[in-house]
Parts: sequence; C-alpha cells; structure tokens
Amino acid sequence: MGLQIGDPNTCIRGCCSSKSIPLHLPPSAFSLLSPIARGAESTVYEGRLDGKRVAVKKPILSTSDDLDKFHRELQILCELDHPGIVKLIAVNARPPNYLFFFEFYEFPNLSEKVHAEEWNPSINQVLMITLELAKALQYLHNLGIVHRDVKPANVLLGKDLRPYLADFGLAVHQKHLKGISAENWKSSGKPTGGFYKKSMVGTLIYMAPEILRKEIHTDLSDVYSFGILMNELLTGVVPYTDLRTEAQAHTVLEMNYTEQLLTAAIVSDGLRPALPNDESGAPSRLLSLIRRCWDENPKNRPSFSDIVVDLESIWEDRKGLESVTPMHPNLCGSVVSDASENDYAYQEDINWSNQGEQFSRKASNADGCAVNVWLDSSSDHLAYRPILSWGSFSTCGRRETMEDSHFLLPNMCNKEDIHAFGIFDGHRGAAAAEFSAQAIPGFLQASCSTRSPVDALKEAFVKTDVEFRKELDFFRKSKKVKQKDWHPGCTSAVALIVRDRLFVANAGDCRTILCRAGDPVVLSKDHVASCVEERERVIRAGGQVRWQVDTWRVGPAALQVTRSIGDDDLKPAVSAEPEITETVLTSQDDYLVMGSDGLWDALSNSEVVGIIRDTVKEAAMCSKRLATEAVARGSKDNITVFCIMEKKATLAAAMDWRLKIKNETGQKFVKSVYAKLKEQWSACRPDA
Ligand SMILES: Nc1ncnc2c1ncn2[C@@H]1O[C@H](COP(=O)(O)OP(=O)(O)OP(=O)(O)O)[C@@H](O)[C@H]1O
Ligand SMILES: [Mn+2]
Ligand SMILES: [Mn+2]
Repeated sequence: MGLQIGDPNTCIRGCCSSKSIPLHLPPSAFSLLSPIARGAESTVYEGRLDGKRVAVKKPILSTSDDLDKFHRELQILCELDHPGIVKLIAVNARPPNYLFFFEFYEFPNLSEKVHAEEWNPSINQVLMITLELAKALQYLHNLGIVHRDVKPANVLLGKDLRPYLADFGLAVHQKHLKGISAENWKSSGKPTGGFYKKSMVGTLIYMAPEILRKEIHTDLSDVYSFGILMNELLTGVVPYTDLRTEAQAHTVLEMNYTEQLLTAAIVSDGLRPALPNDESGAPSRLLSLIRRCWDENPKNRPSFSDIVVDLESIWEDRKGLESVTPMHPNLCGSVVSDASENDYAYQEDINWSNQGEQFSRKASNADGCAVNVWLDSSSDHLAYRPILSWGSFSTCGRRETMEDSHFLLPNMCNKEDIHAFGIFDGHRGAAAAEFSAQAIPGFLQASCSTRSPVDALKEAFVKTDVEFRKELDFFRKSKKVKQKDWHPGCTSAVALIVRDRLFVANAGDCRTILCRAGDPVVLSKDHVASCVEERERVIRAGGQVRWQVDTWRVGPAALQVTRSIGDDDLKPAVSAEPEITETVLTSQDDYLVMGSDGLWDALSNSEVVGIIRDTVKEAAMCSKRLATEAVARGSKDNITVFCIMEKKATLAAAMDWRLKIKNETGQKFVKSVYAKLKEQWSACRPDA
C-alpha cells in the first residue's frame, strides 16, 4: 500500500514539515498494541503501521508547554537522518492523537542490556558501540543540536548490537539555549527521563557539574554524559555504586539526602565514577579519553570530532587483538550477593501505621473526652461559629514512592465545633510520616480534657518524636531493622480548630495559609536551613549547617528542613518542637489551605488563592485542582493538600457561579456541586 505523504505535509500548527516523513495518517493506517515502556514523558507501544511492526511513542500532553515540546521534538526529528540515530518513519501531528512512529528495535536498550541482562561487552564491543554513538553525536552537534539526555537508557540496540541514539525529548538547537537563564531553567526542561521513572538514577548521574549548578547545557555537557556512559559500559557498574544492577542503584540513591550529597560531591569535590581496574585490560588511552570527557572544566573536554578520531585510532591499535576478555572479573559471585543482602533493608517489614496507632491507644484514657476543657474555656456562646466543610487530595506526583501521610479528624471527640487536620511529609522513607499520622490524632484526643490546645499540640509533636525514635531504636536492637544508619523523618503541620479559634502547629516545611477577605495570610513559618533564625537555632543546638550545592543544609545528612519528627541522627538540633500560631476566626475568613512542600514548591500563596478563586468552591475539588496544578507546573515531589472551607464563602461562590454560567452543562454541573455542598453542610451541622 505504502504511506501517502499529504500536501501540505505539515503539523497542525504548520511549524514542522518534512519531505520524506508523513506527518499525518489516516486512523486506519496504524494500530497500537501493548505498551513496551512507560517513561516520564511518554508511553512507548509496539504497534503496526502499514502492516509493519513499529514502536509508537505517545507523549503525555497535559499542558500547552507539553504541546510546544512535542512540536520542538518533531522539528528536530524531521531534520535528522543518520545511521546511528533512531529512524522516524511517520508521525501523527494532529489532535487528538499525537504519535511518533519509529523503526522497531528488538533488543533491550543499552542500560537494560548491561544491567538487567548483565551483559559483559568485550573491549572491542565497547569501542564499536561508543564509536558509532560518537559519530551520531558528532552529526547532531554539527547541526547545532544538543541532546541533553545522553545515557544508556536512551541508546537502543539493533540485531547486530549496533547502537541507535534515541529520545530527543530534551534536544534543542543550541542557538535557542542562549536565552535560557537559571531562572527559567526549571521550566525549560531539565532532563526528566530517568529523573522520575528511576528517581534520580537515570539522569542525575549523567549530568555535568555545570548542569548541576544550573548553568546552560552546551555540546560539551553531552560530552560529559558520554564519558560517564563509556565508563559504565566498560565497568558494567551503575555510576557511583559498586553494584551491578540498576534496581540496587535506585535504592542507594533514592533517599533525598544522598542525592544532595552526591550532587555536592560531583560539583565541589570532583567526584566521578570508579574507572575499571587494571585487570580489566582496558587500554589506557581509552581511560584517559574518559577522564578528559568528564573533566570539570568544559573547555578541557574533547569535541565529538576529537572523540571519533581518538576512538578510531584506539580501535586501529587493537586490530587483531582477541576480544573475549570478560570485562568485570571482580564483580561476579559473592561480592554482588553480599552487597545486596547487607545494604538493602530500608523498607523493613514493620507496619509503622500500626505502631503509631498502638502508641496513640496507650496514650488515651477511656473517658478522656467526656470533659472538654477546650470548649468550656471558650464559654462565650456568642462567639463566631464557623461552619466548615473539608476535603483533601494527595498524590505521589512524579515520584515513584509516596512518603506523605495525613489524618482528618473532624468533629473530634464527638464535638461538632472541634476539628483537627494533619499533614506529614516523610523523608528518608515513609516510616516517620506513617507513624505520626496515627500517633498525633490519638494523642490529641487523649489530652483534650487535661491540657490547653497549645500544650496538647506541643506535647503531641514532641512525644510522638520521642516514641518514634524509641521504636526505631528498639527494632534496630532486635535486628528487625537491619539498616543501622537509617534515620527516617517527617515534617508535620496540624491545624486544630476549636469553635472560632484556630491553632496551627508546624515543624518543618509544610505550610498553612488562611484566606482572609480574599488575601492569603500565612499561619506557619517554613523551618528550613535557608531561614536565618532557624539556621542560628540549629547551630546553637549543636548542629552543623553548611552551604551545599544550592542551599543551606543541616548535618551530614544534608537535610534542608530544620525541624522534624524522627531524623534521630540530627537530634536535638533538628527539633520536633512545633511553632504554634493562634488565630481568632471571623466572618472575613473564607478558607484554610494546608499543603506539603510539593504544593508550595510550584505555587505561591497568592497563586493558590487565585486558583481557588477560579474553582467551584468544593473542598475536595479545590484540593485536587491545586495538586494537579502544582504537578503541571513542575513540582516533582509528593503532594498532599487540604482545603477547609467556611459555608458562607462556598455558598456565596456557588451562587455566583450559578449566575455566571449560562450554558446548560455548566448549570447542571454547578447545580450538582451546590447540592453536594448542601449535603455536606447539613451533615456537619444539622442545625445550621
Ligand atoms: N523504536 C523503539 N523500538 C523499541 N523500543 C523502543 C523504541 N523507542 C523507545 N523504546 C523503548 O521505550 C523506552 C523509552 O523511550 P524514550 O526514551 O524515547 O521515551 P521517554 O518517555 O523520553 O523516556 P524517558 O523517561 O527516558 O525520558 C526506551 O528506553 C526503549 O526501551
Ligand atoms: Mn528516555
Ligand atoms: Mn525523555
């Protein structure tokens, strides 16, 4: 049949065109079969096109930035024609299905080949693969294009083990990079690939020091990544680990502070992966080439033209030499299994939620709630009584694991005017967050008859911290936790509402804001080492604070937060004691937003208020909208959001929407939300 090239053969915007590659296809021309790989930015399927087996890359297009990116990737792919670069066969560059069709490459990608199949290439095979790749990159650079994501996972293999450079999702013309400054670096597409999929492993380890310092990516930054790749192929070792398989590297690097330390070491201390040892038989000229490629100073790195010349001459030297020497004699057998047994026991089988619950049960006395000093003390029955609805949303976001936890405790102790809400953002594992989300509400309920709200909150944080660390220690001694230097922690924010009084207790970098008369009022301080007061407090308490890479960090663990539950290697400097604000609520107050730092990384206080202004004021919907928006704006963390809304505010807004929205579907939608809101209100206070 053959594929028809349309006239005009352009994308829907008209910015991409090609003489040889059809840019739109009739739906009958192709079909998608099963997915082969799910990346951060796309899903790759096996498919059929015009009767031929193909790989179909379907980019995730959720924002208009993503669409721009699609067109940029397409423009570049249309320009390329080289035997060392994956072959684009056709494209569907029109809505609703934006699809790239590539030649299908049977073999696993180079990363899987080395780490999953544990393939030991011979020196000659290493030379062949790196030479072909270098030629492809030389071609690319001659066109003025930088790839920006050179790594083994982006190298596909043909039947004869020929390498094909793939994934132009981050490639750009160098001339366009000139305008990118550190400010918009974030949105200009930092290497994402493995970033999310395999945490930082896929990419951080290939990033040149200048990129880690957030400077502009040049062709010489590709050379750096290529140097790391060459060494990885030679040693069979995932960079910066002494291990062979990627799954293990993932564990080594998955904890935030290790990433930070690694970044610091690469940037400031010139740390690089270990070169192969003497027994490997790697030619010394090859090792010296690798060293030059990953030189700290980009100016000392060779260009790909130099690299091609070098590799060809090393290849010439070796002509006639046998190529059967196994590459990693020292990495077989017991070394591997020992390491994997000893080092990977982070996620122990302990159920930390259960542990927290047990603790909270121990703390509570059965009739504790009968008398309630909190309500009695505010005996002013004329006081303002807000009527609240609440909703939450929490997402793993672009991370692989979820370390946030939370609790919602409305009508606490069966009192309709007392509500408590808490967010816990775990780091170095989820254990502390899971424990605290159970322990703290239990503790609060147990203390409402005996302590003031402020004392109860303070004690809840401090006691939960002590108890958590005790448990961890206990498990460590009983050998249930094998990892001696595992120090999980979490930041936490708890809002306690007692009639018209709002108490916000905060330790760490979760944040709570109140929308008062349309403007955000911040009710908590971010406890991070970049805050001078906190830094000084940590130092006074005997902790160490150092500037590392891009910000101030505490202790050898390089923690950015200065208060937390857990983190027992940093106690007492990283304290669990919360700062507590007390606010008297008035009819001016519309809603409260609480969020883990994943929300606030991407949205400012006033942006949050702005987004809620444009959202139907249903608490769960607003929470979801905020989290989704934060992900779309590049937050790469777990995100938990609570919205706690006052009836009048939501009512007024819903009315407003009903008046504004004229079309039928819109009316229907707002009506259903209105009904839902009414139901919530009557559930939370039948008399109101
Ligand atoms: N033409 C192809 N033939 C066979 N497999 C392919 C092909 N293209 C891609 N793949 C598989 O899909 C994976 C992801 O492809 P690619 O890197 O292009 O997508 P991505 O979404 O940009 O991924 P990443 O998360 O690494 O950025 C590859 O590592 C490879 O395993
Ligand atoms: Mn990729
Ligand atoms: Mn990619």
